[in-house]
Amino acid sequence: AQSGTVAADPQQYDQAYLSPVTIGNSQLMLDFDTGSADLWAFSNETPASESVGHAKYDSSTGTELQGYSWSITYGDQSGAAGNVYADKVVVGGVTATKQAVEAATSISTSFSDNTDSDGLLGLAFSSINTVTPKQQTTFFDTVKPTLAKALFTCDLKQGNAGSYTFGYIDTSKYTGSVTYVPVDDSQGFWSFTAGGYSVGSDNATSGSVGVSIADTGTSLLYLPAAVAKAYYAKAGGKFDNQQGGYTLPCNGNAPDFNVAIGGKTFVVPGSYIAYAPITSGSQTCFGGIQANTGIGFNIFGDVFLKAVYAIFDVSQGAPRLGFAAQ
Ligand SMILES: O[C@H]1CN[C@@H](c2nc(-c3ccc(C(F)(F)F)cc3)no2)C1
Repeated sequence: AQSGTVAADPQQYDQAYLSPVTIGNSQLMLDFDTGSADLWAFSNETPASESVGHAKYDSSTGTELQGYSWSITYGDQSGAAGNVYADKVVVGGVTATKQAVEAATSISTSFSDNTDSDGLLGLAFSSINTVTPKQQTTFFDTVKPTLAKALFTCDLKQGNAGSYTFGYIDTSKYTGSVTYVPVDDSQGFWSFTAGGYSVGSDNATSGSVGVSIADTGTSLLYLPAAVAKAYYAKAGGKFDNQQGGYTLPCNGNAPDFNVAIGGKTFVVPGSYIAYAPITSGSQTCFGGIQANTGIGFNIFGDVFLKAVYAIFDVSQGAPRLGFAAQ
């Protein structure tokens, strides 16, 4: 049975995390994204003008799936589209001999400009893979039957290399016990329900955060508008229309954000919520917590995930998420 581990290297401000992946004879840095289900890459089929500074998948090692195509748009309206090949994909020593690899023939400027990332490796449920006419499986679903345990884990860090594992849990990566919660995969996401919250040293957890997805491909923590408002009232932040979100002082006094999941309280340090200066050198920071307005559910992105050890587990039949303090 297979198992393995791969580094997750942060971009500036932990905006995204990138991991080395071998596809055919090409090595690329991909953004592992538990909020989508396509494995796509810059390729020899991507216009040269759109792929400056990127490693590219050389599709000559693959077997083209004739007549297949894909097209994806992300939450921030970035996106890509192209053709499909079956090829060997290796992640941290775990091998998928025939993985659907989606070669980009067109890519939005925000991906072209982000030269740290050579594409995405989707880890959501394969039910939302965009390949047509025959939907394809994610890397995890492809290798799942061969894994020692049908699970993968995510250990992101603030400003330091973290890791993903496939097929095993690294018990040295967390403290205390793991709290498991059920996952509703009906929309293709790792969706769970979060409970009460509190700000700073208040222990009076109040309200209920509600339906949330665990999304490694989103940088920030998107919460109900009332929760975001309550946080920034305590943090001395304000909603800044020009910035398009809440901002707060970078001064290191931001309170922690505490949230109950499965009856256990997890703490997001205030230092993670003073996310990044709005412009270089500014004393005002863009907030790591923002309102989920227009999304319809909460997104527990990297600001939350780097505070915990997360286990994406389908080994029990029904999918579940495990969280532990780190
Ligand atoms: O769709 C949801 C699934 N997870 C979220 C996600 N968003 C991206 C993304 C990565 C990189 C870029 C860019 F390089 F800056 F363009 C843009 C979006 N990857 O996963 C949103």
